[in-house]
Amino acid sequence: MTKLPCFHETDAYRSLNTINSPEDLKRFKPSELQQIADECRSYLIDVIAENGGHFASSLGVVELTVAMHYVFDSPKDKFIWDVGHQAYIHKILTGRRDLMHTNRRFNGLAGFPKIHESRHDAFGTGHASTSISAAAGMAAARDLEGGNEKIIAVIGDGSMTGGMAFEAMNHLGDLKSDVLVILNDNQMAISPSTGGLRDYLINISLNKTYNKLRQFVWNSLSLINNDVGDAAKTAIHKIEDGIKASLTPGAFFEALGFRYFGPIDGHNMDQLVKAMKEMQALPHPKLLHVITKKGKGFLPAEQNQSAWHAHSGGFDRTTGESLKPSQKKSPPKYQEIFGEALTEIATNDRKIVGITAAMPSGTSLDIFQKAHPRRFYDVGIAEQHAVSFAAGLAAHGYKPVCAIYSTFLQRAYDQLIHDVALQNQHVIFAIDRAGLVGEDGPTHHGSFDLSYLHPVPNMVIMAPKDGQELRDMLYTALEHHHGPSAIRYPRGQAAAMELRKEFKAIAIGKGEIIREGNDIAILAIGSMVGHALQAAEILEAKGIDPLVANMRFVKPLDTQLLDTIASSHEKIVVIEENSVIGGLGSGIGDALQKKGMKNKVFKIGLPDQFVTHGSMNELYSMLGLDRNGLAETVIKIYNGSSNAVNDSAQTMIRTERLA
Ligand SMILES: Cc1ncc(C[n+]2csc(CCOP(=O)(O)OP(=O)(O)O)c2C)c(N)n1
Ligand SMILES: CC(=O)[C@@H](O)[C@H](O)COP(=O)(O)O
Ligand SMILES: [Mg+2]
Repeated sequence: MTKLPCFHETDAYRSLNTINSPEDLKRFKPSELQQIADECRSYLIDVIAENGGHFASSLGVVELTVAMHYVFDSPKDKFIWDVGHQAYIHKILTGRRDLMHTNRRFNGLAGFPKIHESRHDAFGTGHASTSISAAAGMAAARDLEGGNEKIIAVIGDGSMTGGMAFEAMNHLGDLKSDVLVILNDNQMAISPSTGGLRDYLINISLNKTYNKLRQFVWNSLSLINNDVGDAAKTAIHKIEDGIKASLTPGAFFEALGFRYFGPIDGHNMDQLVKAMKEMQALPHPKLLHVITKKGKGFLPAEQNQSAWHAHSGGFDRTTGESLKPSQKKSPPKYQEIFGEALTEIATNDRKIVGITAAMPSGTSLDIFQKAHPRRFYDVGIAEQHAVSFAAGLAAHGYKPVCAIYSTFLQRAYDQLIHDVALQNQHVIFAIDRAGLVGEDGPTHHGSFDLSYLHPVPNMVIMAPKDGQELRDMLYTALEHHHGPSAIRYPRGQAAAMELRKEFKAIAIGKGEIIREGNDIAILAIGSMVGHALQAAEILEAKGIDPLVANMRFVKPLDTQLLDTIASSHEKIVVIEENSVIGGLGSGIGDALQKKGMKNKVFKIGLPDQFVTHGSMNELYSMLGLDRNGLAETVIKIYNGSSNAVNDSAQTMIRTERLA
């Protein structure tokens, strides 16, 4: 990656511009740290105002990050940032300041910590609730090796709602290893936090009696580290334990085997540095509860934390007002079409409920929430629970719709199989962000859902080619099918079209030919149907006459349509925005083989590699999934000049482009 000159070499960053590593930061006096934090915050605002990216969460951890890098010793000490969307200040302080304007761009910095990007990124993240498990693993390895590095996981209150966080704390209680968990409590996930944990943490912060006693114990503990003898230490610990046992709201964490400290003000540098120094000396699992404000220091973000969770950039750094020319009305997003269709269908069917795992706005399930609040559930960042919860509702006669991003549904695979499919429950999976997602990159691309759903018995798997089909598929899944089904659709806008008000059922397992042609057959699904049609125009101009089919279903596969096409077209090209392994192409190959058909099947899709981040256009073009790339590949196949006689060779074509 080319290092570009700093585009913020102004006097406003006179301290920050001298910091190219945590060692540089350590040269400052404690009294100067707030100045550094202020510069970091200002720099972050500049970067996001220009380039966009995750925003409010990093603003909230500016002081915390500066204090961590001041007290601890990265990269020897390991920082694990849960989700990692709040790690921008960490990147700024660890030698990547001048590259921040490339953040999330093709060939630029990744939007999340990335193990191969910097030795300061101890662990890659993107999905929530993994940090404490990773910290526990690192601590176990360190203990086996007899090392002494410190391991610190920073986890938000939203990510703390994920079951994995509790599994890890429970285990750490057993391991008794030296791990510091910093719980960054801002009472927000992307939307306001939900659930009992939220109330519990609020109660801790509000408990004045506890706070007074805590101060007493805190002072006593400071004494311990200084000049009191062992007997006094034990006595004070006993007093502290006694008080905590009867009064401490943090008793929940203590019961899991953690020492609980806090809550402290996460914007007070002195308190943070003091607390972290004290934590450094404690050799067991401990949790430091830090209260912060999401969006801190940028008023529009403080006032509308959800909206400023992430921003596409192009706003005034003081007012937050958009500097982009106002756009003419754009076509609706798939998400909005989904949210509205579900709301409409549910108006006439009181058995329909909507479930999200902390993504009400991203999935547009908030449209349903407004219309049917009693039938809306935000379960927190808990996809596994969301799916089994849906199975429970279905077992009781309800029709739950789980709206979950493809990448996040990966972690609920067993629940989908064991609780839903095995029992043939009528649960609908609205699989959002299926296919590439652009700037979030490999942690968030929905590359695998067709492959991981395909082998699951009882599942109906479909993907709409446009907004109308999404509406009709949702209606079909809810009102004309009894059993589990999945509808996968991409991030962003659907093609502009007038949407029919009334719903029409689609025959389960039926595709359609949308362009007749004699020379070669292109079988596409979902987002790739439009691309295939565009490629067909190019092919036609070059004298090749392709048939294009919209397969609609991966399962059940339209074998009748396939037979018809296979009997008249020797070469069949399958295009899907999913891994080339295990999806529609595999299904078609298997079906033809089963019938003893000798057609040549060419699979085009996502390569057997993790796809990097960048704009959708850049990624499509890199992978040959845009109209030109597809046309080029089909021409090679048609002419027989491609080696692509099977999927692995086809994958090689993609691989060459990636390198
Ligand atoms: C498994 C998983 N589900 C959902 C998300 C989407 N997501 C990203 S950040 C976020 C909210 C995180 O809240 P919190 O940990 O409190 O951090 P904050 O944004 O408040 O700083 C969510 C739901 C995710 N990254 N991973
Ligand atoms: C960090 C995270 O997981 C989310 O903030 C994600 O980036 C949202 O993606 P969308 O913008 O596609 O909703
Ligand atoms: Mg939070």
